Amino acid sequence: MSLLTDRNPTDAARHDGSITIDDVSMDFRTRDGGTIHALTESSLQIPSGQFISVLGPSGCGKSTLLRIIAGLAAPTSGSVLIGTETVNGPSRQVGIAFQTPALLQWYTVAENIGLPAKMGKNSHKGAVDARVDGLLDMVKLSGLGQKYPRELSGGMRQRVAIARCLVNDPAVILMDEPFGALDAITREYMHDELLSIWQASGATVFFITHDISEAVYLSDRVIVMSPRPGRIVADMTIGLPRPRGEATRQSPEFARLAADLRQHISH
Ligand SMILES: Nc1ncnc2c1ncn2[C@@H]1O[C@H](COP(=O)(O)OP(=O)(O)OP(=O)(O)O)[C@@H](O)[C@H]1O
Repeated sequence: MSLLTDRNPTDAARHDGSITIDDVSMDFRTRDGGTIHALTESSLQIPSGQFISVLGPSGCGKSTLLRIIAGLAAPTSGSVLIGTETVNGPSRQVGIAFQTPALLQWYTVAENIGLPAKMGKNSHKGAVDARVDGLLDMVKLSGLGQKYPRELSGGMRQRVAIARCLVNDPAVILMDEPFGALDAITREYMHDELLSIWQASGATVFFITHDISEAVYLSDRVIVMSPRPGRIVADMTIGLPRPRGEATRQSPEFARLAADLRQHISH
């Protein structure tokens, strides 16, 4: 029985991870009464199970878009659907990982991973514990469940955060520069970890990064946003074969795709 495919077949609709972003704009009021146009008229259709990355200059509204998909912020206009359901608040179908793992220091690794599941109404402690064990295995931290976050390296902490965002078996995984704080070697290792987790889960991944190579290596598709107010200025399919590995990074096609994307990014 696969950990991440152990789904109730009657819950098929719950697990439709397609994302429809329909004409979304977002304005923020500033303290001096002004307005910041963070996002403008953005539309995007993301099929279930796709790995999509978002590139764009600082402040162009990437995190704002992620927070709207997560149901953590309501757009000024437009709407977002996950599957056929309009997003109007946080949902267990969505897992989120941020650049800083934001783990609770006084909880063990296992308690941190299980937390989102235990906050659910129908959580069963035994089932959550079994799932946490499976996730520890998946992110290669078996045996470390009783450690505290301060006892782990940065890469290990980020793996705990990834395991935590998977605990509810989400149909959609939102990641906001999750590897931005890691050194280059750990980062490459985490890329391969994430790809195998994604492939096992079947989830849709929406991944924000500033790193063009990271976007090309991981994704099926990369979109580029304009400087603020953010809108989508490029939408590129990454047809590089999978599984990806060192040969992918060395291939001429990889270099060509990265160069194409670079041309679309303005600073
Ligand atoms: N809650 C808020 N109140 C006011 N302004 C905000 C708020 N959240 C974001 N902004 C502004 O909206 C714009 C877009 O911010 P956002 O964080 O989405 O950009 P980003 O592309 O994720 O940036 P970065 O790449 O630097 O993380 C920025 O100008 C930011 O200052």
